[in-house]
Amino acid sequence: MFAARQSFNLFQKRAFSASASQASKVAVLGAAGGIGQPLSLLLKLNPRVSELALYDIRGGPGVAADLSHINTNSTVTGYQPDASGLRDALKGSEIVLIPAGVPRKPGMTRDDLFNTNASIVRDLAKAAAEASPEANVLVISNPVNSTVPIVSEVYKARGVYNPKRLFGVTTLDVVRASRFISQTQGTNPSNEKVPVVGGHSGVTIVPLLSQSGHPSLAGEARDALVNRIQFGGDEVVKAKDGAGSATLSMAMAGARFAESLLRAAQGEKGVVEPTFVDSPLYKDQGINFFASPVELGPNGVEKINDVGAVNEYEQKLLDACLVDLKKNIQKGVDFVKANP
Ligand SMILES: NC(=O)C1=CN([C@@H]2O[C@H](COP(=O)(O)OP(=O)(O)OC[C@H]3O[C@@H](n4cnc5c(N)ncnc54)[C@H](O)[C@@H]3O)[C@@H](O)[C@H]2O)C=CC1
Ligand SMILES: O=C([O-])CC(=O)C(=O)O
Repeated sequence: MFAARQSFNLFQKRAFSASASQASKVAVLGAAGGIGQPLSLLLKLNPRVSELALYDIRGGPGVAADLSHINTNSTVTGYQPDASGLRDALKGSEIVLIPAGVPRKPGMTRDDLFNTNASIVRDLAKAAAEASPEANVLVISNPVNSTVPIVSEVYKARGVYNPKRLFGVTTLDVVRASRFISQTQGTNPSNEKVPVVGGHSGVTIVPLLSQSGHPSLAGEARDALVNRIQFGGDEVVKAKDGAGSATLSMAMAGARFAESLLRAAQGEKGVVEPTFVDSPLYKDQGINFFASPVELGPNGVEKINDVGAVNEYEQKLLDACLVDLKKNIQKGVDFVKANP
């Protein structure tokens, strides 16, 4: 009896210390939006999240009240732009996801969102640099190729930049690639892995089909698939006809990335996600950020994988990508210099 009680106590202790060491606060900035709401729902369903902080310039408390009735263990709190709302949402966060900002309408490029979203992301980054400088920052707001450098410049100016903790979320590109290739091949998408590197807009999105399970894809079939992956976002923008861009698939992709970071933070090895990070791969060409498969760890970025072997066709795609990417990155850097 005594022995049984002792081992029960030990079990309780272990269970407590396991959950205590895994307490993870996650903040969503822009939580009441098209992406923010389903993303927050998926995070509420994730047992690795212990505290969910939902901030938006409007509607945060309503979304939080709604989600807080779901019978999972995490607490959910909504914050608004009052005296300390943003700071309180950020304080103590392990992960900060930023889907705040305007989405595209038909006929627009992601770069057309720059004028509105650059200052939104800059201001949220300022608040995060102050309140949660050590958090992993996951930037969803477009144009990602420019908004990620904006966050890095804001952090640098405050002396708190840690390149291992800043991520542009490009997960949706590989999610699409795996689905689209499975549709052409009649296969199960969960078995299809297609690396996508570069950035997150148009020709900066570079799918590497030669490294997929279908390396011999060629000709028109290959061109059509590559084009669909590069411009998949446009399909949704067109179908939504003025009501925005991808929200539900993006929420799934963002939740997957956050889950991967939490798994890696909690000690799982070999967690790899594609993401747009401060990267050495093309620095010699003046390109400081690049998306490639990145191994995640307790400190954020653990190891940046290079693009691997590419064929001639893919090299041409990469060359075109680098031209645009360089301009997009510089635009973000220049914006913060001119508008600190
Ligand atoms: N990285 C990616 O793969 C993807 C990125 N996106 C981008 O995500 C962004 C958001 O898209 P949606 O959710 O569809 O837009 P949305 O308009 O539905 O939601 C945006 C939310 O941000 C809020 N917001 C605006 N300014 C804010 C601020 N200063 N602080 C906090 N919240 C603020 C708004 O109140 C709104 O609730 C867009 O820039 C879109 O282009 C969209 C899909 C995929
Ligand atoms: O297309 C857009 O504007 C939104 C986005 O980034 C995507 O769906 O990949």
